[in-house]
Amino acid sequence: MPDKKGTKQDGGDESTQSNSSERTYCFSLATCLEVVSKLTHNQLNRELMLFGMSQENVDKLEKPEKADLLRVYMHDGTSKTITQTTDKLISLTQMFTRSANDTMTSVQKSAADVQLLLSSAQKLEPPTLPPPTLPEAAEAVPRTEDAPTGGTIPYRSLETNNSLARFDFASLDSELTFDSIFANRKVAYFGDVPYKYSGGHHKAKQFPSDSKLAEILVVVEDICKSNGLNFKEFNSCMITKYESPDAHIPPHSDNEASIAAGSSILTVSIGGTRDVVFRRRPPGEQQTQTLTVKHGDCYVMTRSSQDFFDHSVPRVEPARYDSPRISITLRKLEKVSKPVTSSDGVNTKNVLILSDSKNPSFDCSELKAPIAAFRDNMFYLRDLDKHREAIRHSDVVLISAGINDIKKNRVSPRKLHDHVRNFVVQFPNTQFLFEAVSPVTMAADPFHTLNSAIDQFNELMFKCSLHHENFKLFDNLGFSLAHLSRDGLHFKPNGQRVISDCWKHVILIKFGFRHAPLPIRKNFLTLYEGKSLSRWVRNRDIWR
Ligand SMILES: O=C(O)CCC(=O)C(=O)O
Ligand SMILES: [Fe+2]
Repeated sequence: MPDKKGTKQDGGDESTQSNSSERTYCFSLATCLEVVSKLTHNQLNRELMLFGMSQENVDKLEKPEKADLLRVYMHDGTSKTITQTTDKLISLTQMFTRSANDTMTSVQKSAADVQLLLSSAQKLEPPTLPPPTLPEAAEAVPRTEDAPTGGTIPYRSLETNNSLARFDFASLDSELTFDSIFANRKVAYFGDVPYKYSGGHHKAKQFPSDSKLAEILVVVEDICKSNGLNFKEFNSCMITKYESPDAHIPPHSDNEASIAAGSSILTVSIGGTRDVVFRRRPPGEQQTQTLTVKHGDCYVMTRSSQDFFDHSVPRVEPARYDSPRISITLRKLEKVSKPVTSSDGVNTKNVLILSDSKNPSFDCSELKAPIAAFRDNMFYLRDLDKHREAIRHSDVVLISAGINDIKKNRVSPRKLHDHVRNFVVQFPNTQFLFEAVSPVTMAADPFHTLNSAIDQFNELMFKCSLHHENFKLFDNLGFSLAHLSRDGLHFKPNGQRVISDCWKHVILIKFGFRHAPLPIRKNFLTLYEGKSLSRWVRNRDIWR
């Protein structure tokens, strides 16, 4: 029978263990209840007293009542046992839940630690490589006899055995369609991947298989073999046509991130003779080297040499010019077209300078990474359309033109303004820096007709700068210095230098490398005296 402590073990019949004070009955409850009904009066009394009833009270009860009471006690004892067991189970469950929760928390913490480790591993700088040194370039491009002292030559002329001589400019030219992207040269592009560079962008385009171009490349493949070059690596072909003495490509480096590291850049020359000028960066006159390329010549540069040298095909004096030339340049481009970046991986800011003949010698390479500047001729503002593609791919477009539209074409200031504003609206992501048209001297404009049109135009452009965040007007202060000009319209070389410096200055301001207001003459501000100007000046940052 269960005792007061409710200890209970199922066991065999009648095997009763008894002690004086504490007895443990190894029977099930059902057996116990059955036994109770068979107990004698005295046995019931004893049992009841064991459950704490006094002799006196036990005596008062009849036998059936005693048996019932005993049953109640026994039930009570059993439920107590059940409650205790349940409590124990609950507390065990709670304990397990707690420890499961603890385990879960520590698992989560470990997972977070692993995440942290992974992400910090990703953020870890790659091991710093020693900066590239010129001897590295020397290794890629072997020295030649005529290398200047202490320098290397960034190109190699290939032995062609005259194998390209049988091709001619005219038949190649006649089968090509050029995208007129640049005013100073014409360009066509074929390749598996698009090619983007400072100032230009070409979509991938299938190479014409049955063509003169394809025939030329069959010969170039042989030339590559005999010169130890891997022709198969080339997957892009850029064709450039220089059809006048004025046609040229300004100094630049083929250093776009999309050109595969360690690859070669091969150029074939068909047609007229031209000079290719290589220059050590930073530019220094004594370090330029000229390669004269004739019909059928081939030269190769390495991608790595582009970090140390730039190259250009300058204009030629008409007297030295023989005939038009086409160059075919083969490159290995990465399949994934990356944004244009400078060699140190910083995203390049592309600047396009569109200017009339004021400053043909502007040296774009004086603007250093992350700025990549490119200048193109734009004699008339009406020709903005021709530069649409280049504008689209530029972060900043500096425009220095307008005088020829006003002076030569007599375009009305309003019309000209509307034309420029159209572009500003069409390319909201491009920042335009517009150089105010400079007034000409009294000698050049005795009746003040030209200057009054110029004033009207500048005034409209200034208003435009107040309305369009991506358009800013600046004044090239060099224009007001009469001694820098030949005739009140054209500049002497030192005048061109002053103008170039101002262009650089405003570009550096634009990218936040110089902290200064954009130069602008006072009378623009006085045009808007009073409330309206102060409101504009307050609400809009007209200076930057
Ligand atoms: O015409 C050439 O020889 C040079 C062309 C070039 O430099 C270029 O396309 O990047
Ligand atoms: Fe180039």
